Amino acid sequence: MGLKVALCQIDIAFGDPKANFKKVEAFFQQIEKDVDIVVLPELWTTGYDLTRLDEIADQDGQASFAYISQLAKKYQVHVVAGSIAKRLSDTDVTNTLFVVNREGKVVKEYSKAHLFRLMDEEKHLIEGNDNGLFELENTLSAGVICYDIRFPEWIRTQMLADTKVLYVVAEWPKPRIDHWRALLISRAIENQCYVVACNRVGADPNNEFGGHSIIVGPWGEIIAEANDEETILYGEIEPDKVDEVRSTIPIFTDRRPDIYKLS
Ligand SMILES: O=C(O)CCC(=O)C(=O)O
Repeated sequence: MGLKVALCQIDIAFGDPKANFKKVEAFFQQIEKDVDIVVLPELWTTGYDLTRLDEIADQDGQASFAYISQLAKKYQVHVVAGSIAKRLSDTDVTNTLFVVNREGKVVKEYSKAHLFRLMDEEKHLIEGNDNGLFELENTLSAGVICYDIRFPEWIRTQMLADTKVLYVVAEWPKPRIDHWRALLISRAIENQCYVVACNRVGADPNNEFGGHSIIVGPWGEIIAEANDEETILYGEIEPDKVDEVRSTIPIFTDRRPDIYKLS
């Protein structure tokens, strides 16, 4: 059975959660009726306004979780709800992806494991230490955030569990959009999995973001790709195809982890 995904490639108002909540609801209203899973980009409530996290980070994710939960129920979709700045304590904030099912229940949280120094993340955020595995519609999936895709060992670790889909949420800058595409296609080919990757568009005071949200199949084929404007990108994923590709070229059987170390 196929799953229809809808990626909301939005512009994000800098440091303005209220405006961004409104924008996301407007996108939900336009989503085609037969969609199973909606995907949002990284830090979609605040953007990269990291110096104002004291004011705008979401305490325990409460406001964002409640908001997406009611949208998931209203529109009867699962939501890979991008990531938010989640306040854990006076000092600690994480960049946290969360997943909400059709019943409105938060079924997964994953905090970005690799913080991106080029955008000062390590000065304002703390990193997560847990994997991004979750199950939706009987399909084992993993969620990671932006810079995480430059760490193939982190993705492979999660794919070893017979994981079929990799969701990536991002605010990936335009000047390196060729890296974004190449890394995502590589992660799909080397792990023989679907890659469903949602980026933002527009600009903030420091960066221009490149869009090109993309859905890649387990053979490395591009199923759908956006340009650099706001849009909803649709595509169909067929988890059974992953098994077909994995049995044609059985890389998970042929791996030699016993020699993957320098003595
Ligand atoms: O790795 C890159 O070039 C971009 C990463 C990034 O923008 C992020 O993690 O927010």
